[in-house]
Amino acid sequence: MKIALLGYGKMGQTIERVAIQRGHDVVTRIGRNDSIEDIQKADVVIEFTAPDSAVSNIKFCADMGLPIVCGTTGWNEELQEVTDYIDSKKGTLVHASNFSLGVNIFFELNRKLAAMMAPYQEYRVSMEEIHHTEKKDAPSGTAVTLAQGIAEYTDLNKWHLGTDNESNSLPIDAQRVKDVKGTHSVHYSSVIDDIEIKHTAHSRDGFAIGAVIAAEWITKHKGIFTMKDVLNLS
Ligand SMILES: NC(=O)C1=CN([C@@H]2O[C@H](COP(=O)(O)OP(=O)(O)OC[C@H]3O[C@@H](n4cnc5c(N)ncnc54)[C@H](OP(=O)(O)O)[C@@H]3O)[C@@H](O)[C@H]2O)C=CC1
Ligand SMILES: O=C(O)C1=N[C@H](C(=O)O)C[C@H](O)C1
Repeated sequence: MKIALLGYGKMGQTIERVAIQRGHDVVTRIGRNDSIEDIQKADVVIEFTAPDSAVSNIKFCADMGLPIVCGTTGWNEELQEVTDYIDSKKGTLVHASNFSLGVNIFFELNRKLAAMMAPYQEYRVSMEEIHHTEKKDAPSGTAVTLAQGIAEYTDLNKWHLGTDNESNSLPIDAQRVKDVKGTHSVHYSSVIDDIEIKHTAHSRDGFAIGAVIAAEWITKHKGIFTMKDVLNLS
């Protein structure tokens, strides 16, 4: 498969290594100052850039008729606009706040735990995410997806940054610490005890392997998907 890397930073470079290991050709690597036109050499585009670039990049790929895997976070508010655009172009997109198998299992665990905890009002739920200091968005996209999972089973229909409790809002403590690849934990706390689930990424390889698997999968599908569809998780 011929892959175009849109964004050649920490993730783009990790994806290149993984893609080559899986027998693919990386035909172009596009940075912020490079011409995007070069993506037309590819069968599929993998986009990991920055929150302010993702939407226009996705639209450009849809205009070119190229399937795109997008891992960039921080553009949730534009998801509906992007969905409408891709639909109108009959385009193909896989987007996910986190492409690792471990986190996608963690997403399911989080939803199941939220369902189990829902009747027990004595527990307060909160979240913590820790990432490297270069990260541009807060909270992380993964934390937002976890918050959406909890919102399905509770009246916590929004989130806020910090540790203070606010009504109908989930506190997310976003910490930035040098070199941390991505740690997420969900805590349920009562006077009697605490319950915690946690995922710790040891490297970026899990995100990159997931993105390449999504690129392989997307060439055989048409429409808009998330990693849950790719992994066929229930
Ligand atoms: N979904 C997932 O599984 C994961 C998602 N991410 C997300 O992916 C994104 C990228 O992460 P990461 O690789 O660590 O970040 P980096 O900053 O290391 O790399 C991003 C690269 O994209 C470049 N870039 C920015 N805008 C454009 C553009 N318009 N066209 C081409 N290149 C551009 C940047 O250039 P410059 O430096 O010049 O700005 C930079 O080199 C983030 O949003 C992050 O949250 C990260 C890991 C996993
Ligand atoms: O910026 C990162 O590094 C990461 N971003 C994603 C997010 O915002 O959730 C995924 C992962 O945690 C690493």
